[in-house]
Order: sequence, then C-alpha cells, then structure tokens
Amino acid sequence: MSPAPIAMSCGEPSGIGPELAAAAWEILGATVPFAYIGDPSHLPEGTPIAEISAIGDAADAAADAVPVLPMAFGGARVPGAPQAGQASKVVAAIDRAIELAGEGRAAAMCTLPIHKKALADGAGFAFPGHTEYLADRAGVDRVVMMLASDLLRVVPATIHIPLAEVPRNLRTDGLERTIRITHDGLRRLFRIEHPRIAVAGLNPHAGEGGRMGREEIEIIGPVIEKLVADDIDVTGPHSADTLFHAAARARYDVAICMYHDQALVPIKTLDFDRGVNVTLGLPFIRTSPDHGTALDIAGKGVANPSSTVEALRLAWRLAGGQC
Ligand SMILES: NC(=O)C1=CN([C@@H]2O[C@H](COP(=O)(O)OP(=O)(O)OC[C@H]3O[C@@H](n4cnc5c(N)ncnc54)[C@H](O)[C@@H]3O)[C@@H](O)[C@H]2O)C=CC1
Ligand SMILES: NCC(=O)COP(=O)(O)O
Repeated sequence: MSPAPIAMSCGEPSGIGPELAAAAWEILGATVPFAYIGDPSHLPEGTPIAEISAIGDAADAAADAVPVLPMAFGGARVPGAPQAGQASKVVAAIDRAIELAGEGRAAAMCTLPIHKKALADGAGFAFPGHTEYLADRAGVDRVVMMLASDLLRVVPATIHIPLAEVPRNLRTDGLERTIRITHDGLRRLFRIEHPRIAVAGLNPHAGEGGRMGREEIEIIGPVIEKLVADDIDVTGPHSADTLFHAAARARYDVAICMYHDQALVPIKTLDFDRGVNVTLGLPFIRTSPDHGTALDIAGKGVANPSSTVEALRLAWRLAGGQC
C-alpha cells in the first residue's frame, strides 16, 4: 500500500517556493503525491490547481493538477519582497503540515524555504530555522539536521549559532546525543544496518595533539571512545580538510561536523542541486530542499527544482513509498 500524501508547507511566498512546488508537480505528478499548503493564487500563472479539503484527496488530484490545501494569505505574492503581513501565514502553513504529519494523515512533511529574518520581523518568529521550531513543536529537546545526497551525508553538531559561539556550545553530552540520534536515524529510516560514522575535528589538523586547540582531546575524542565502547562504528576526530575528497567519503556513511558551514559547504559544493535537508529525531518525517528562498531570482522562472524534487522523493522513500 502507498503511503499517505506528503504535506508541503509553502515557505516564503516572495521566494522561489511557489515556483518550486509547481515545477516539482510537473516532474513528479502523482508518483509522489503532495499537497501544497498555502495560497493558491501565489502559484505561477497557468499552474493547474486542484483545491482540496482533505490531504487524503491529494493522491487522486495529483494526476491532473497541483493539489492545494488552501490558506488565504490576504495579499498577492511579491517576488523578491517578503510582505510583513504574510509572515504569520507562513508559520501557520508550517503548523498545518506539522499537524498533518504528526497525526499520520500525511506520510511526511516537506518544507519549502522560509526567510528567517522576514519571519522574525513580521511574525516575531523566535526560532533560527524550521529545525529548531519543529523540535519545539514536537516537544523534543534535541533533533539532528542532516543534509543528504547520493554523494555525501553530513550533520552539523551545532546548527544556527554564530561561529564565535561554537566552541562553548560543543559539549560532550550534546555531541553524544547528536551522534546517537544520527546512528538511530540511519538505521531506522535509511535502513543502513551498521552505519559508519566519521567525526570531524573542530580545529586545524584536528587540534594537532593539543597545539591548535583542545576540543578534540577534551570533548570530541572522549565521546568517540564512549560510543565505540557501545559498539557504534565511529572514527575520528578527523582533520576536516581531508574528510570530503572522494576516497575519504567512501569510508563513511555520514560525517559529523562541528559547525554549520563545516558540514554544508562540502555538500552544497559537491551536490547543490540534489542535496536534501532531513530532520532526525522527530516523531514524523521532515525533509526540505537544501537551499533558501533565493529572493534574487524569485518570479523569474529560473529556479532549479531538483533539490525540492529530491526532498519529496526522499520523504516518500523514507515513508515506505517507491519512486
Ligand atoms: N530550509 C530553509 O527554510 C532555509 C532557509 N534559508 C533562508 O533563505 C534566505 C536566503 O538565504 P541565502 O543564504 O541567500 O541562500 P539561498 O539558497 O536562498 O541563495 C543562495 C544563492 O543560491 C541561489 N539559489 C538558491 N536556490 C536555488 C535554486 N533552486 N535554483 C537556482 N538558484 C538557487 C540563489 O539565487 C542565490 O544566488 C535566508 O533567510 C536563509 O535563512 C536558507 C537555507 C534553508
Ligand atoms: N542552511 C540550512 C538551513 O538553514 C536549514 O534551515 P531549517 O531547515 O532549519 O529551516
């Protein structure tokens, strides 16, 4: 039996989200059914639309049109310019997707990108991203952000914090939990029986034995030792600069990195078009394209939908579907 359809939150309407939803439907049709949660008038002109009242109707509707669970935003889409009055609706669309995925009426949620500053300014949104918001809404105190493609999987152990705050946010208990959640997610969702986990150091040359920083000795190394004693296949701390070339990537299933850009630069450089953001540790499946709102190209019809298509496909497969 096929999974239920996927709930897709519209994200920032002034960004490329509406174009991506229409283009993803063109490519996937009913093979990976999803319902767009947002204002139907924001979808590109000429997009065939089927307004539905229950997500269960999306599977049939997707054969001929983009299924939409309509939400009135009270204004037009203005490409490139977030409208403060629409910010609370953007959050409401995420909430609707959480509700549907949380109740099992949707197989998963797939979020289109939000503009974090626009949501903070327009709706007082106090979270640095979906990842933290979803954890809060689901009542989970720690989740893991994983970026995945066929070439690489990466996890930043610290997520949306200033670089200067990374060292004091790296703690043994948090790092251990991040690695355990990743291990569990790869086993349960990705069906990798014995995940091989490589852990990067924080400092140049993984600290060079303490001469270039002590986090490897005091935090990262002890966590690895503890997990190895529990029979988890974890290696490191590895020098981050030599962790991402082809031969190194062949030795692990996921790289745990110490901060956002250490993880995201390699995957976006290698596979920007097919990278998918997956949140591990939630009671439901959540994926997203790996990029942001791209306000600079919104409305121009040039946005590449590949990452969104991959995000939908991955959500579908993780939910047990085939595509
Ligand atoms: N999951 C989410 O909701 C995410 C949201 N963001 C947010 O997006 C906003 C903009 O962030 P930026 O750092 O500028 O990153 P961005 O990914 O929006 O744009 C960076 C560059 O990549 C291009 N680009 C992005 N996606 C593209 C696509 N599908 N096709 C063709 N070109 C594409 C853009 O035109 C731009 O030149 C920020 O508010 C950020 O927080 C960023 C990443 C993820
Ligand atoms: N750069 C990745 C990113 O910002 C992911 O954000 P979110 O999925 O937490 O909204």
